[in-house]
Amino acid sequence: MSPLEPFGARLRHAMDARGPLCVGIDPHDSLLSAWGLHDDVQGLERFTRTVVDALADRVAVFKPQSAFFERFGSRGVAVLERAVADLRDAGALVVLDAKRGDIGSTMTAYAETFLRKDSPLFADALTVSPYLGYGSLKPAVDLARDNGCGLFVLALTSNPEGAEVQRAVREDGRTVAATMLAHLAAENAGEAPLGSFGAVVGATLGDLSSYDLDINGPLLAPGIGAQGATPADLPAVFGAAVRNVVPSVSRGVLRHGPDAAALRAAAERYADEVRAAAGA
Ligand SMILES: O=c1ccn([C@@H]2O[C@H](COP(=O)(O)O)[C@@H](O)[C@H]2O)c(=O)[nH]1
Repeated sequence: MSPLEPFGARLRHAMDARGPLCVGIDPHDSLLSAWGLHDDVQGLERFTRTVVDALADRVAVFKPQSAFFERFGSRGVAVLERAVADLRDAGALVVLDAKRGDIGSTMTAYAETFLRKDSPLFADALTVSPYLGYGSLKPAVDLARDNGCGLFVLALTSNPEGAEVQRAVREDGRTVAATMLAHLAAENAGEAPLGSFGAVVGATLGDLSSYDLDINGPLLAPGIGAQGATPADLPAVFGAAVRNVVPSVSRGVLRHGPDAAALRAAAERYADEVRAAAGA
């Protein structure tokens, strides 16, 4: 297998070609029901196939939420494997939202699951939790670097509960989140056009000017749509770092299915709003 270009470079090209929007694939039971599907593996399979067929050739990044596939056991994971492969075959990048994080030795196994090229769940990037200590992620950082993959590290999550941990102030006066951002800036130092080690920073969080978001890496911004943020909020939340933001929408797009044209129109509306916000 030929080596992949680094994830950051592939992401920048994809954002330039298709726009920065990331569509999340979150097959909630309520969405399956709203689409007239059963809450079973057949419903999951139909839902996922519809999203892939409608959007894979036009959206830059997809973020399947692993939890909604894992809840159906091995057959659900098989649906996820197929979706990841089909999305990548269609030229989209896949960020697998599995939020893994563990002691280093176990982290090696997680990294091999998602970032080793011959793994059935090989993805372009993986979401990871640094809350066992940033250093515990080293096996994933190393494998990602070797294989042209990326990581998105939870820094400032979109949910209100995250602040209790992420905004806690350390002995050196920095918040935990600021420390994670600094680690990522160090990983990405000197990379061009964009580093491969990104942060998850919620679009719901309002003014973040007290944080240095200039990590020379991508900022995955969930929280748009169902959680209340809009693309118009992005410049105020991210400031100059908005150029590196990958705005992520799941239910906000998916609720328009199962009609493929309606899914495409919803994704296009979000893409237009992101473009308008960037130009504002
Ligand atoms: O801080 C975070 C990190 C991850 N997520 C995930 O993104 C989607 C959001 O779905 P919506 O339907 O667009 O609300 C979901 O998979 C979350 O697990 C997040 O929301 N916030």
